[in-house]
Amino acid sequence: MKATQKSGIVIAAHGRHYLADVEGSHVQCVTRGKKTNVAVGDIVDVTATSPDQAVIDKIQERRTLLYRSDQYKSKLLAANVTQLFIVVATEPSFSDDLVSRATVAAEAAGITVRLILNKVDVQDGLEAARTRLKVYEAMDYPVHEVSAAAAPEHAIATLAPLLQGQSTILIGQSGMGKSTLINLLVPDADIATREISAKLDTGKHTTTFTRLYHLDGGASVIDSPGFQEFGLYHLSEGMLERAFRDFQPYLGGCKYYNCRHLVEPQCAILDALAAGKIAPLRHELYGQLLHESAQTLY
Ligand SMILES: Nc1nc2c(ncn2[C@@H]2O[C@H](COP(=O)(O)OP(=O)(O)OP(=O)(O)O)[C@@H](O)[C@H]2O)c(=O)[nH]1
Ligand SMILES: [Zn+2]
Repeated sequence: MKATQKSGIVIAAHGRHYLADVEGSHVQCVTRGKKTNVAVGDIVDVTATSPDQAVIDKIQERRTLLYRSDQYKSKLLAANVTQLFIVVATEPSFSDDLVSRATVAAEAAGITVRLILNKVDVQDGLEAARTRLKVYEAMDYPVHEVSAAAAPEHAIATLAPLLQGQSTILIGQSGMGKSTLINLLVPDADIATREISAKLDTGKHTTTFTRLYHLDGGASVIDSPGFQEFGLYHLSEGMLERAFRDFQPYLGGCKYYNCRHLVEPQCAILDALAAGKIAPLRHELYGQLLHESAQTLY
């Protein structure tokens, strides 16, 4: 790093505008040229252009990178996170497709997954949600039940210890209660968000950007906007089969070394599916993702 440079951590991203925490002050940052490959959580080397503005010169090597992608481009969700909390709720009903895709993205990135079942105070839908989550529990993804609105102390007692020493990103569909949870886990999250929003000049769209909050003791929490799609076009076939945790015990057991686990004879994955050891919805998703990975245009 040059003498005129400092390093910081990117705490918010909105389009090509970034906010970095540089030695405790919040600095507006832009990239050089048209680069948009910066993610919240990135450690960056910056050169100041004014007391509260800087240019990002370099992104330091990432420990992890979580992203989604469509046919045309990838969207970085967060860098250097160690843990993903997937927030679901008893109501409205959550999408298994999104939850499963998030687990696959996290596995491919080497990130730990926990599922948070919120609104367990709502009796209607509770048993149905628990039943649906058994698929993930069977793969050893922990499920933590909370009620952010009805039992906030219990929710904090359950989740705060899990955040210690970690950099955690929360994702969830709209309406699952992710904002309510963030406000419990991050004191003054609202104030921080307003300040970040003003500095990033996001206008009224205060919830449409990803932001990072520091917690006491060095932990951090990243809040990302809700989304309806979780494309994984960037995962190659080889990465895909390994990112399905439920496939792992059977990999290498197929007759053909290049088995795609779709229609091949003597396929260990299809055998496990037939034996009920792999859930049908997971194998269907795998087939869909294989299809997506063949469609990338970049
Ligand atoms: N019954 C019940 N309602 C809750 C609970 N947690 C949140 N809610 C309600 O669920 C609704 C959605 O909560 P939010 O925190 O705004 O949800 P979100 O996931 O951030 O949704 P978006 O802001 O749309 O992304 C609100 O009306 C909350 O009051 C809970 O534990 N129990
Ligand atoms: Zn196979």
